[in-house]
Amino acid sequence: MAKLLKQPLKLALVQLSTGADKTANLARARSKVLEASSKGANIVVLPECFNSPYGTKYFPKYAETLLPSPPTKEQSPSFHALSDLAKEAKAYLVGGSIPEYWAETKKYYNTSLTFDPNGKLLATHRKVHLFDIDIPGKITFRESEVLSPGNKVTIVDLPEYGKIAVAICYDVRFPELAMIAARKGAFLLLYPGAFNLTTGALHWELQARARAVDNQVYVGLCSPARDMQADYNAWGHSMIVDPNAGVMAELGENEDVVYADLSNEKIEETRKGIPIYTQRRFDVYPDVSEGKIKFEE
Ligand SMILES: NC(=O)CCC(=O)C(=O)O
Repeated sequence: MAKLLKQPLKLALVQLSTGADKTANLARARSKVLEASSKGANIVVLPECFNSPYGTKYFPKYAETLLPSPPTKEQSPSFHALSDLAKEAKAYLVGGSIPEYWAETKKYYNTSLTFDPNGKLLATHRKVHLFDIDIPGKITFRESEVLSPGNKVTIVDLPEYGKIAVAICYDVRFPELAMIAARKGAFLLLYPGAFNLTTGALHWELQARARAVDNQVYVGLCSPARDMQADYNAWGHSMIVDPNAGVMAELGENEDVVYADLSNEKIEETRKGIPIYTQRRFDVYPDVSEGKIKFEE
């Protein structure tokens, strides 16, 4: 079996406290990412909407312009902060997500940028599945009132390590994205996300472990820290799950960084023990990773 993960690595998820001050959010992100890299993290992840509060009324106010790429510092201070930070940390940086504005079409997106250790942009994922839910008496949320959906599966090739997939929060509920990425060779699925007190309690851990067990890959969910003064109370509990669906490390509600060491041996051992990878019956049902799929290039 070819190695999916070419060499062991340390993954870090930063459960960041975010507030209304974008400059302060960027500065805080910098300090926590550098803390993670100083502890040996090779890939560092920030949460969904790490530079702003999370909520439809905030998206237009905090949105930045990313295209044409690279944007100027005025168009996107967050792009430049992330690029500089990846370089300073000498680590791959999955920059959570930020609200993005397309001037030509007047559309907004929830967008994640991934940078390499030289500060080069490797991939852009626009949230494919918008968070539109209505649980009476608990939570109603409609991202689609403001945001437009992205339309690509995002797989990022990290030359020293192998392929990872990046998607955003509600995307985790759609197993097809994860399955496609895993069957195309990703060893790790990363989801910057901000579940809430209702759906977090119900499904946060379940979704992480489900995507791991379905695909026998590592999964990381990275949340903002919980802030009970904010309009939207994030669940927290950033976690890293192994290919056998075991929770390797999990945070509580406060700002902190969670780490785990990932190895190819764990993937191989899992797949050898329960060999669903060679037992699939594509003569009975179709392979979702084949056919017409739109990928981020
Ligand atoms: N920001 C989001 O997409 C939230 C998703 C969520 O809470 C869920 O239950 O799914």
